[in-house]
Amino acid sequence: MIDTTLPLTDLHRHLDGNIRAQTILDLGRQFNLPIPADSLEALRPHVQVVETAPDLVSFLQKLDWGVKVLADLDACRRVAWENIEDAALNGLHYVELRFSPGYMAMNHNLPVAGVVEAVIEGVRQGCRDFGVEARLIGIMSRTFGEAACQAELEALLAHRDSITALDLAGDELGFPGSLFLNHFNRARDAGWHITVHAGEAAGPESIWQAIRELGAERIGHGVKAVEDPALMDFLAEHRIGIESCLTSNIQTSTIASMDKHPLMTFLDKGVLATINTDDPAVQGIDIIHEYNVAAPQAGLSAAHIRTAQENGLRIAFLTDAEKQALIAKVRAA
Ligand SMILES: O=c1[nH]cnc2c1ncn2[C@@H]1O[C@H](CO)[C@@H](O)[C@H]1O
Ligand SMILES: [Zn+2]
Repeated sequence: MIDTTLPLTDLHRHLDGNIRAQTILDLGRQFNLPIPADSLEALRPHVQVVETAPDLVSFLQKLDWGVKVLADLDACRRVAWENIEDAALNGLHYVELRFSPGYMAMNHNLPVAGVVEAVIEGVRQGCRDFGVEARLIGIMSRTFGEAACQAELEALLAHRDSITALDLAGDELGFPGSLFLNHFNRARDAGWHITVHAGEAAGPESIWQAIRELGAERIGHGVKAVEDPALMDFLAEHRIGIESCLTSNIQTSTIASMDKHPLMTFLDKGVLATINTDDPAVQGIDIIHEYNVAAPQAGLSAAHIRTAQENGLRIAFLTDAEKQALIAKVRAA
């Protein structure tokens, strides 16, 4: 039920949560690393969620093998380029790819700013090769604390013109947004957009904090907003976008079953909510599955799904002129 006459977007997609199992095998062999299996079949349960994780932090461990094989900057460039190929294969016209350069760098002590540069180059080359439009969102992985996030921020700022926005991801319960006020002040000074993972593991207060103290214009997940009517009104009135990731929310045990997902409620209340993947390779899904299977399971009608698709362009970190150009490009294709 994707409308092929409209731009198809994915605004919440972790580049480092979307490293192909085949690439993990290839890089493991290339660098002679002790990966846990030597066939795709046997590797899959190590790198992909095969059953619901008990909580967010357990889910996130599944991303670790993908970054353990990033032993040099070429490997980073490769996975960035493959992310654009994957987007093209899924019919995506526009993707905002987010990545945590410190998380990608940490296993092999890569230079963090070098990782940022390699990702920029891989994405740029991919966009040329596959005709996809992309923007990059820098992530600070809160799980590793304020100092590590500071190092990620510096590395991203070294390439500020190629980065569109800043995000905070990882362990929301253990590392609340209040630890990162200075980081986000600097990001806003750099002229970046702001999106924050909030209301996924923690409650609505985490979403209020992201908006009021970190300057979030969009919220990643935001599932718990539905518990706070005043927040729902605020999101709608101030056009704060919600980046919903349906299957992810099941796999992290954020929601108990798809029919309990709040996306339909967001849309009914006029909140600019969208359909996105999160970590497609780790989750074993793609954007087509989220639109065609997960969204109907979450109770969305064809009209809801269309609105969510339109919202993707509405809340994209693009100028109005860039949005118009994207619409025109899709119409002409
Ligand atoms: O669903 C999610 N919620 C919170 N953090 C996430 C999610 N998926 C990935 N990451 C985090 O993002 C960084 C890599 O881009 C890592 O910190 C990873 O743990
Ligand atoms: Zn995410």
